[in-house]
Amino acid sequence: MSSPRILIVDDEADLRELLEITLVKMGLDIDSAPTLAVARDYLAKTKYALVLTDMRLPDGLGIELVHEVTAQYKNTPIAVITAFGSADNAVVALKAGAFDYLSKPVGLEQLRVMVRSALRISQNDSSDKSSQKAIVPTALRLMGQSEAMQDLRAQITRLARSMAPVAISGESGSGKELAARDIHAQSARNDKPFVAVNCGAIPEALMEAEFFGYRKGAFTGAVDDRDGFFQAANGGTLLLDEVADLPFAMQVKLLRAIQERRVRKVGATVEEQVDVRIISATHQNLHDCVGKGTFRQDLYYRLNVIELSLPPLRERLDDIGLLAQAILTRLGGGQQTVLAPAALDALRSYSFPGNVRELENILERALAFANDGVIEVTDLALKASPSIKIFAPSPPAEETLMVPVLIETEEMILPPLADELPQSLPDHLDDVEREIIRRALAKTRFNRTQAAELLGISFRQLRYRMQRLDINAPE
Ligand SMILES: Nc1ncnc2c1ncn2[C@@H]1O[C@H](COP(=O)(O)OP(=O)(O)OP(=O)(O)O)[C@@H](O)[C@H]1O
Repeated sequence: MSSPRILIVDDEADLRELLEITLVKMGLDIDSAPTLAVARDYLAKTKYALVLTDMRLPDGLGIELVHEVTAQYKNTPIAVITAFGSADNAVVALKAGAFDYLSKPVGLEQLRVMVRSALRISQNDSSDKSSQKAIVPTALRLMGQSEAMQDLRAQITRLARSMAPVAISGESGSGKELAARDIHAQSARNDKPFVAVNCGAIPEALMEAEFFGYRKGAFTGAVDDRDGFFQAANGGTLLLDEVADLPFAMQVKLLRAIQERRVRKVGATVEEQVDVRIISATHQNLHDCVGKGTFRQDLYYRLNVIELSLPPLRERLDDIGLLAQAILTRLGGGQQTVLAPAALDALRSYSFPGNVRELENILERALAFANDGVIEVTDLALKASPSIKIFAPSPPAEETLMVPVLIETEEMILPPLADELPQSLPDHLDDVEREIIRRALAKTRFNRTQAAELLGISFRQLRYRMQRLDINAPE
């Protein structure tokens, strides 16, 4: 079998030679072209596993070649070499479809890492399609047959091939993290780690150590060398979730790490190279954050190379049946519970402020109340929402309902369980929950991470509940 063939397009003979020697040592076959015209001739005759082009060439710009290769030779990854300090060029090339870039002076290790990723992409593409390349477990796939979801999945499959940073936006619970996992699972990096970091949940003082790691003795408590998120995700993908919550000082450090692809552990003198694909996610409008001055423009520009927007569930109500069934199968543990037709209608008329996560929570609760494997409208305990239709309530159950007791401590005076029953159990439970969360937040001076710990729930669960119960941070 012949070796993969790579096309190098560069007019600087020295650099071309350096690249050629390095790649030949990796066992690859090389063609080199000093101009765009020669490169076009080669491309017309040969199938390449990678094209690597300089940005400035005697007869035009490398970006032209990026456009041509991505349009005409869809399965050939193309990477660009940018001049020192011209980060903007790299972003332009990535936006145009380049799968990755190298900056001058070209680091040979970086070159090798990039070429290996490109070869994995080509191999994925040329391996037997029927043997399902990159089998992605369904739990990692965004479900839904709506047009929006089909488009989104197609977009994910396309962008999984590149190294370009992706910025995912969408309301809380709409599937941003799942989308990021899907990108990773379909990429050539899927045998390396996917690391998700909730940027809002790390205390500011620990951030640098958490992201970049630390050396033994760097600070009190640093008893051993430790890797950070970047090292943990090396070769794979790092998801910066709730990226808008990053403190300003950390934004600068992160920008540097992303640009240089190097990090320095706290207390270390040398930097180490990292090969990490960055995906960011936020439910806030990052562009507005830049306008307000809370998010750095340069970092925004760097992260926002490819945008992926997740539609809220209420804009794709057609997907609810499928999603609900899949969630019920997952939660049912072998026992399939189904939705009564009226219950499905009720869900389709609900506005889902908490999106798919809220649907999961509603169904989890409903499963506990369902009889004979069927969930009725009342089991869903949907909150009234502007778009909800009125349904006839089912007849009251004979048995006494067991009300879950949430938390009791000595100092808490929860709404008393009066003799008379609440008019609406869900509203009553919401009031109790709201009150408890408010107290936990007051106790921790609105530190959500600590409040979540106090309540024995995750940060994400707390944030979701706060949103659902309309609890906002004090101004
Ligand atoms: N299209 C979908 N198909 C199947 N499950 C989904 C879909 N979208 C979201 N989910 C599920 O909903 C839950 C919330 O999704 P996820 O954590 O990805 O949302 P998010 O947008 O990252 O939320 P947050 O902003 O709160 O971090 C997860 O359990 C996820 O598996």
